[in-house]
Amino acid sequence: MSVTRVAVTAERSYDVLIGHDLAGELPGLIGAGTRRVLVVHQGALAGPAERIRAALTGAGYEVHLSEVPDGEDAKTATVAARCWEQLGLAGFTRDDVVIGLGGGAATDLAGFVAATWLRGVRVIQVPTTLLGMVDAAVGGKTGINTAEGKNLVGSFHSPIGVLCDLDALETLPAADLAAGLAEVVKCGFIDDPRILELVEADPDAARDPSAPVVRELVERAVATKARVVSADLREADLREILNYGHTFAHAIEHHEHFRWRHGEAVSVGLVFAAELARLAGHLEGGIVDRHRRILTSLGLPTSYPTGSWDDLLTAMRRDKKTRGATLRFVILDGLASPTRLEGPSEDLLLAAYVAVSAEPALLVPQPEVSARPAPSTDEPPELL
Ligand SMILES: NC(=O)c1ccc[n+]([C@@H]2O[C@H](COP(=O)([O-])OP(=O)(O)OC[C@H]3O[C@@H](n4cnc5c(N)ncnc54)[C@H](O)[C@@H]3O)[C@@H](O)[C@H]2O)c1
Ligand SMILES: O=C(O)C(=O)C[C@@H](O)[C@H](O)[C@H](O)COP(=O)(O)O
Ligand SMILES: [Zn+2]
Repeated sequence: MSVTRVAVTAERSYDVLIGHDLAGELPGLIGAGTRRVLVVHQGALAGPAERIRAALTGAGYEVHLSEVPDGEDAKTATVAARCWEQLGLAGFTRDDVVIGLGGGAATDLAGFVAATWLRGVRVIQVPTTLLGMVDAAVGGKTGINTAEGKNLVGSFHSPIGVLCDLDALETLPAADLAAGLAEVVKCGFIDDPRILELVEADPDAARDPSAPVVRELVERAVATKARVVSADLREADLREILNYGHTFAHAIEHHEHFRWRHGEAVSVGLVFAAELARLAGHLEGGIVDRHRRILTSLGLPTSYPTGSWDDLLTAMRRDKKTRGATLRFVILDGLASPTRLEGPSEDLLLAAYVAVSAEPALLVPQPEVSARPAPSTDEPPELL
């Protein structure tokens, strides 16, 4: 089947490949001058990691594997230091390459390790979750968390290539696929309303990895991300739109000690941002309702339990878009018309919080949130 190539131009130019059976692309991307490769992967991807090791060893490379903890547990200074130690012991030089294989947590960590080793070695991202394909592996934002919050340490370090093998989605738990759709829907609201129409036409198909619409959704979301990061890699201005919904989302993730999936928190964060825009007089109620309708149709949460406001507000103040004491939010003036709301009053923020709050017993629907399972025990994906 055909491969779609989406070009990104940042501190270097690279392609995001979307298709099937993309393993054959790896040696060409790595190149002949490289001796060593480190594959940073999650436990669920142990099989594909071994297959990459076998293929690249056969092609003459010295391949090391680094299995990292699942989810946000990988995005720590301790795990990054473990990877640096492995690189040091194996003698990785600036000609050598890191591969990030797995969901966004693995590719964020792998990118950060590559960005910091010897002040920067090349990284190839091989995302295996929907969220990784449409967002985390593209665009060069890398990072880890600290006790104070999400992604507080990191750097911009673009990959030299991104391989989105759609076969990987076949083994992804349904809740993780849905979480990725939250970022796809985000792209629909900030840039490409056709995404919203596709989801509305058949939400069940959007949640079925074998449905053709999933490929179109991936291609459209990657196109949005590629366009934005090509124009503004370092988030001087335009790139902030990719952070739509994330100020509140990151506060939820921190408050929940990272037991919520990122995409689930983004889903609530999108509704919070939409309510904030409505309350500030920027957005009509119909578009706010559309946020709730679409996200709910995908099985994503749109409300959050009451009673945590002080903690959430403290966490939101640490958002990277904050300037001095001024909180800044990406909001919409209309469909595909993002703007910024600077320094909203605490009363306005509280009103938006109330609009997305619900007593725990009334939460509708809260599918599997805060019940993040242990790594999948399904057969590992047959990709690669
Ligand atoms: N750098 C960026 O621009 C950016 C963008 C969006 C999100 N992120 C980050 O991405 C992370 C979330 O990524 P995520 O949603 O992919 O979560 P994740 O990396 O935690 O992966 C979700 C789960 O899926 C498993 N998994 C991965 N691929 C699988 C497969 N093919 N089959 C079966 N199981 C598989 C993982 O082991 C994990 O349990 C967050 O840390 C978020 O901050 C970064
Ligand atoms: O690529 C970006 O820019 C984004 O903001 C994409 C977000 O979906 C992603 O979650 C990102 O990691 C958030 O970055 P942060 O700078 O708010 O930590
Ligand atoms: Zn995100």
